[in-house]
Amino acid sequence: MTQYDNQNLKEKYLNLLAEKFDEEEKVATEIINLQSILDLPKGTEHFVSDLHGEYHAFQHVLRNGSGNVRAKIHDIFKDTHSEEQISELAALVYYPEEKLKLIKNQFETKADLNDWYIETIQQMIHLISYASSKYTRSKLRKALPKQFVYIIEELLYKSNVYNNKTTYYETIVQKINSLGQSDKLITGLAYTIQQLVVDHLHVVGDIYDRGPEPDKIMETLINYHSVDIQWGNHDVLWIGAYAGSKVCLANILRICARYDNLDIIEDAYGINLRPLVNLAEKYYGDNPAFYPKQHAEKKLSEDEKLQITKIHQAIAIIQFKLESPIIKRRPSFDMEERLVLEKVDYDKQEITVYGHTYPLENTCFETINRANPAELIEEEEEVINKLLLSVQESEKLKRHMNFLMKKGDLYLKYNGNLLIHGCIPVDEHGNMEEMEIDGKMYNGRELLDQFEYHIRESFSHKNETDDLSTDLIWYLWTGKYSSLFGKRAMTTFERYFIKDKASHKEEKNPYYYLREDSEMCRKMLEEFNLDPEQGRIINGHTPVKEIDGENPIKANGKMIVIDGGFSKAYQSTTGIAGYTLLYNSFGMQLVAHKHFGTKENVLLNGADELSVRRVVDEELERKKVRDTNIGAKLQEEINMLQELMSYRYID
Ligand SMILES: O=P(O)(O)OC[C@H]1O[C@](O)(COP(=O)(O)O)[C@@H](O)[C@@H]1O
Ligand SMILES: [Mn+2]
Repeated sequence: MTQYDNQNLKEKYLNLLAEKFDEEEKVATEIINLQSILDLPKGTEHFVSDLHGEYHAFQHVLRNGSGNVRAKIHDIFKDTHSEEQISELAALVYYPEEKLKLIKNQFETKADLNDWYIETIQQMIHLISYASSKYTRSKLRKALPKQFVYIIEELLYKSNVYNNKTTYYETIVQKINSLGQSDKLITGLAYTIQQLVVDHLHVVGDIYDRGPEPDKIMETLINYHSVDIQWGNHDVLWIGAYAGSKVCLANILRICARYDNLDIIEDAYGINLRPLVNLAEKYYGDNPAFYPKQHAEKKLSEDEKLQITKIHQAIAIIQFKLESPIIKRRPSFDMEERLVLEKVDYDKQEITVYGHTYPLENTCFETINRANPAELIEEEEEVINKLLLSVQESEKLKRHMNFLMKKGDLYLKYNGNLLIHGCIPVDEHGNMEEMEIDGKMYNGRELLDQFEYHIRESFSHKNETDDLSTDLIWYLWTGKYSSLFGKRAMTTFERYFIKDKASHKEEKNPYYYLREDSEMCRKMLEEFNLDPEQGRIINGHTPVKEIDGENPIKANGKMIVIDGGFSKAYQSTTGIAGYTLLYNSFGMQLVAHKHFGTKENVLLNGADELSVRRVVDEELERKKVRDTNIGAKLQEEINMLQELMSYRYID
């Protein structure tokens, strides 16, 4: 573009802007407004990861802002309230609908209840005013329940107009009460407080798989005021299934069968499993290697268990068959060792992998043609095609996957930090590992950008099922240089059929020990054009085994790993129930969560299931909006407005 074109474009833009800001005073007001926002303290960021379908535990962490709600209540009421009263108020803020019901049952007279309403609304208004002190009025207004904005603003800003606060409050609140609006108001105020306490949420991957309600987590995120997602390997598996990858689809179904979560497929997403069930019933029988994992709360009948066991086998075999042609058509994936069905000696019931021969047990090779093991029988072909059709036609899945694409990325640079679920593939010397894609070699950030490009490419061509982009999504789930998998190979076949645990081991990318080193972390931050002095890497994906003394804060704070195991299935290895991270204007704090019992326990006993906070770092100077990504955007707007001012209004 020539300089002249540039000038032309700019003038067009300024003319457009002038339509909105058609008076000098309007421009000035907006500049002053934006400028003052830059000087406010930065909003609180909340980081979570590896949610794995654990909707209730996630809800709790979200509603209590990883302890931030309680901390704010404590700040204000510590001198006037007992710990018990603080817990009561906290529970009301987290779960207003349920807690209101419980509280209302405790009162014997209407007058007492009335007093409680007045006092509680007053406390909540106080809390809102405290929690919103670092925001502009307009931002606060957006967070208020729409139907009560006027009333709440009266309570917030005009409370001492007559120098008689109590009376003024009382008059308004009495009126609300007599009009029967108190419950609605309290509920609205509670959600406002939740929203004010966390300005922005980052989900560092793995919303899906293992746990029972990923769809509800997605709904929560869709309705959340401000969120971004860094895709995890499990999320990408779901994206792949929806984008047309049959092997990704087989995997998600296999995992749902393994964790006894087929409800997600059938009930939550309305996908018809009947064809798969028929196939499973026809060819498979009982097999202990394929028993579903038992839920603590949900007991399966023997019949149900047997049926899931059969489905589990049917879909696992389809998965192994579907892997083979991809490995063959993509030599650059370098996965020949994973042509497992072709490495089986079907007479001897043995397999030779990575130079070792192992006996096989619990095999279920009923549909395998020894001459061509990867060939799908006609029924399998039909089943997987029907399933894909049904997946791509699910309205709800479509909504959820579109949202994942819209709000998600493979990695994110945010306020100087690098957020990434898995890893940056490196060799044992810390050099970025290279991979060939479409005839070109890529590594580091460029490799990740290529991966992301292909995910989006596949997603926008859902009818293509065997193209490079679609195959690459599966590669991201399981390939050696995948930034999401971070291991050399996935030993799913071995874990089903080989007893010797040595064959199950999945070797991790050297990234996972090199990330302990701060120099290495600096190098990786630089690879992403981030300031190595200021920046940190925030990782999910690998459960931190606090039980074995592992520290989630690594490399002098340059690396923070927040997968503590929301996933119930992994809590015995981690010893806790997940880490979350808070980053406010004063610095970063890591929060370790104890096992999330039940919502009832929180409601009745105020048990917060929270635990220690560890300060990762304290800012020497309080961070302001001007130091953030948003600040940079606002500064650009200010610059533009300033140009408009001289172009249009000042000679
Ligand atoms: O414990 P499961 O559910 O069988 O899953 C094991 C598989 O999950 C993985 O750990 C990937 O999932 P994560 O991203 O949760 O680690 C694979 O490496 C492994 O093969
Ligand atoms: Mn993961």
